[in-house]
Amino acid sequence: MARTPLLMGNWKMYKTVAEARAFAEALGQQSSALRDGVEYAICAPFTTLHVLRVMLPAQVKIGAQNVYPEKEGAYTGEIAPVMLAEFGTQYVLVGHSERRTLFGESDQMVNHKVRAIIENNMVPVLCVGENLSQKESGQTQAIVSGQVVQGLAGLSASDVAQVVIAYEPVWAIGSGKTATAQDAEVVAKEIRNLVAEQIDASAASSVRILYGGSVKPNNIASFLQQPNIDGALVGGASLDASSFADMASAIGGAL
Ligand SMILES: O=C(CO)COP(=O)(O)O
Repeated sequence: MARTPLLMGNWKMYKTVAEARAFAEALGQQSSALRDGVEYAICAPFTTLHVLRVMLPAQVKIGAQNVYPEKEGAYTGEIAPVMLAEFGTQYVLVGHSERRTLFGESDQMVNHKVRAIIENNMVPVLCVGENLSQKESGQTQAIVSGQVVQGLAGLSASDVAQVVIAYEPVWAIGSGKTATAQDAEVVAKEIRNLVAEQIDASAASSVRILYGGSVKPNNIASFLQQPNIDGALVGGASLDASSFADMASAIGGAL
């Protein structure tokens, strides 16, 4: 089944409102790079979501990088799913390796977040991936499978069909090292097979799988050309509007 390609930026803890506005203006001037039939999104700091929603080209959706899985309550410092949904947020990153390692986000918490995001009609982007020592000891498949199965636990097949899964090998994030497109494809295919076996075949053919980890304008096409990779989750190279537009063009050229 045809899956819509997705180019997603993850700005992490970068950009003030003024910088986000400048990005949106610059991308607006290069919006001819954005094609029909491809989805674009930027997962940005909460404080910049408003200016991005107002100023980004209409094809580029906004996403958040975190959420707390309760309706409301005494959770100082947290943001509820309904607050993000009301705001026009379409995607929410969950389980990014930086949150798992720096903030102790467990698979159980990741699963709570995934379910809360879906209940509020947004799309969770479930991030999974092995670290270097796990890769070197041959545990990639076991680690990734465990994160996928636990992250999606309790979801219906139709919910799983809407989810985006981002395979981001931890050793490739911000390091300038990428998995080869072929290696990333092997893992993406394993994820799709796992969803088919454990959840549902039709959900497996619908779920979108992104690659992330040092994706740049000059390597993005090689990932998008893989049959089981439906897009990219990009950190550093998504911070510059020209680079974002160059990646959009490269995806257009690879389709
Ligand atoms: O963590 C990432 C996206 O979520 C990847 O970051 P880089 O593209 O900077 O390696």
